[in-house]
Amino acid sequence: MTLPDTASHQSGADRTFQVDLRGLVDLLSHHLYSSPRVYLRELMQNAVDALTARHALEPAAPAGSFGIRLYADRSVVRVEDDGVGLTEEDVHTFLATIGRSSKRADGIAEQRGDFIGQFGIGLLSCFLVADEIHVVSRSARTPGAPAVEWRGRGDGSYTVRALPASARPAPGTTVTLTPRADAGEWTAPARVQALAHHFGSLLRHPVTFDDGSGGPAVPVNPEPAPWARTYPTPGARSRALAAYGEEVFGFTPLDTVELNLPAVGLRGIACVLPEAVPAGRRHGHRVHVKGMLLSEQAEEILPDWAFFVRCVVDAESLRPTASRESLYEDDTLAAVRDALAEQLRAWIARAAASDPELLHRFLQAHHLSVKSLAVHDDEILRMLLPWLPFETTDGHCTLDEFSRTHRTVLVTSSVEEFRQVAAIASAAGLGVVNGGYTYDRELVHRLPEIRPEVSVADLDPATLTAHLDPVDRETELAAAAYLAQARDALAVFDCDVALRAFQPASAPALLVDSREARHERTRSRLAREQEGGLWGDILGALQQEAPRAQLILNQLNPLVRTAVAIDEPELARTSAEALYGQAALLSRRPLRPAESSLINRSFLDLLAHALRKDS
Ligand SMILES: Nc1ncnc2c1ncn2[C@@H]1O[C@H](COP(=O)(O)OP(=O)(O)OP(=O)(O)O)[C@@H](O)[C@H]1O
Repeated sequence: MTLPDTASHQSGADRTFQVDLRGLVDLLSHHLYSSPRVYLRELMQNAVDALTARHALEPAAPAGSFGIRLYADRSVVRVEDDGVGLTEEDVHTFLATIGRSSKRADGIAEQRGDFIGQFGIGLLSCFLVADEIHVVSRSARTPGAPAVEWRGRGDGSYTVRALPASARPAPGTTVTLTPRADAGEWTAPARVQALAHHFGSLLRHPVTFDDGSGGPAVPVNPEPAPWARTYPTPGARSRALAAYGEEVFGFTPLDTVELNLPAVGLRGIACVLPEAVPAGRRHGHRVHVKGMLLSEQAEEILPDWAFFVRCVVDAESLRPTASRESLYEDDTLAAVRDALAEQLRAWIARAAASDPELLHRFLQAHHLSVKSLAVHDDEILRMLLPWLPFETTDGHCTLDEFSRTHRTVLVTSSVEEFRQVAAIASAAGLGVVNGGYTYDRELVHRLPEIRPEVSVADLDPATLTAHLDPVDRETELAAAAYLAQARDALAVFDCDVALRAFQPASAPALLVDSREARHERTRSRLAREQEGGLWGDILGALQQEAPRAQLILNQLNPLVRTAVAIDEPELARTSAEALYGQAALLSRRPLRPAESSLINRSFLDLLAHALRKDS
């Protein structure tokens, strides 16, 4: 037995972390990944990296000369490659050293970008489905070296032994797993085949699968990526890309946008969603690196605003994180994100400039999200604002259509103001947009930035009343008594009554009552009620001139003409109340309790009057 080295006990001496191997293996295999199925992805990815290294070693070898063979019967899962292989020394250094990877070893740092793996832990994911990993390998770098066998176990122990060269005549590596009883779900032949297709359908090396039933092995990736194929016509190409998007995402894309960034060897498609997505919901994109599917939930390759697409891309040099569930946020990723965003913008610009039908369908599905985007993104605003739909006095139409007939665009600040004035404003030839929905008013006000010939103004009640024709003095005088009675009846609502002539003649009355005016009246009523108290003082100090609601009676309307001539005071009062109630109902704003009871009362009074007259 050796005595402890006293020097190492001196204070300040360097020591090394101790590692609980079982705990570390458990952590890296069981807790890093979201599903056990990733074991196959990690094995296939190691095989791809080994093929990349072999091609670097033998650059003259034609593409496709080295491949990957998968095998799964009920008792084993095997992944075999014709890659660069390992010597016994490599096995100790890389395979059996957690956290060490040949893919970032000295001397090949400049090749780092060539490989998918880099962390030196991926192989441990095999412990998700098996207790032992069995590897047989032969090095292509050192052809004279014997084949080597390695067995690694979940408790962190391993054995290595050299095998005769005949045990594996050609270079490459075979990894064999004997699945645990509880891992059947992930290792059954059909499942392995499906996973191989899922992860490897875009791989550029030949990959086959054999289920041990004696039949021929089937190709996993028989065709190149859909964007890498050639098609007889552009139409056939876009149909094939759309069909691929549908197969991958399960929806028929509204359109497919081809993505191409030669600088990082990235190609792929963005599928435009056919339906609106709830604001704030982000979609994951499918990211392949060197053909290998690494992540289905990568959000980082597109900016937040690109909520309307889902992408599949295959890149040469994006760096995944250790779990592969997301991408490493570096300068390359930032540049890729900007460049892809540019390509989506170009698609929008193209649709806006030359494909109105596509643009229309796109905006029909996504106009709400596009509006929220345009508020903050000047370029989107510039491209799309004229094409966004709004509710207007000409019906639902785009600002482009609307501003062709209305050089001055008026916009209300609430839905209810729009309801109040729409019919009258349009009869007066005014063009009004409903600015009551989120973002709409703000967006309409920015129209002159793009269409300088158009002016935009808020439509306040004063603007509208200025467009209503006053009646002549004689008519005004004849109606004076009725108007006084009406004002008296409606005083409880702080409502003034006026007589004007306006179209459409079928509208008996217009209630001009902005939300601000109502708030102001509520505030002054509270101030009066609280007079003398603390709140009364505060509310009183805020007092502005309380804007009054205005009931504007239409002198062109036959009913109003009859009403102003009524000489029965009770009936005059009831008719004024009924006109107010009807105008309030038309505005579709919530009624106050006093208004509901007024409508009720006036209706019953009028009914009683009518019945009395008939009897
Ligand atoms: N099929 C293979 N052929 C040759 N070498 C392999 C093979 N599989 C694994 N290795 C060697 O074992 C090392 C460790 O593999 P492991 O999958 O744990 O990590 P990695 O691929 O380097 O990185 P990552 O953790 O990012 O996947 C690799 O760096 C490589 O040197």
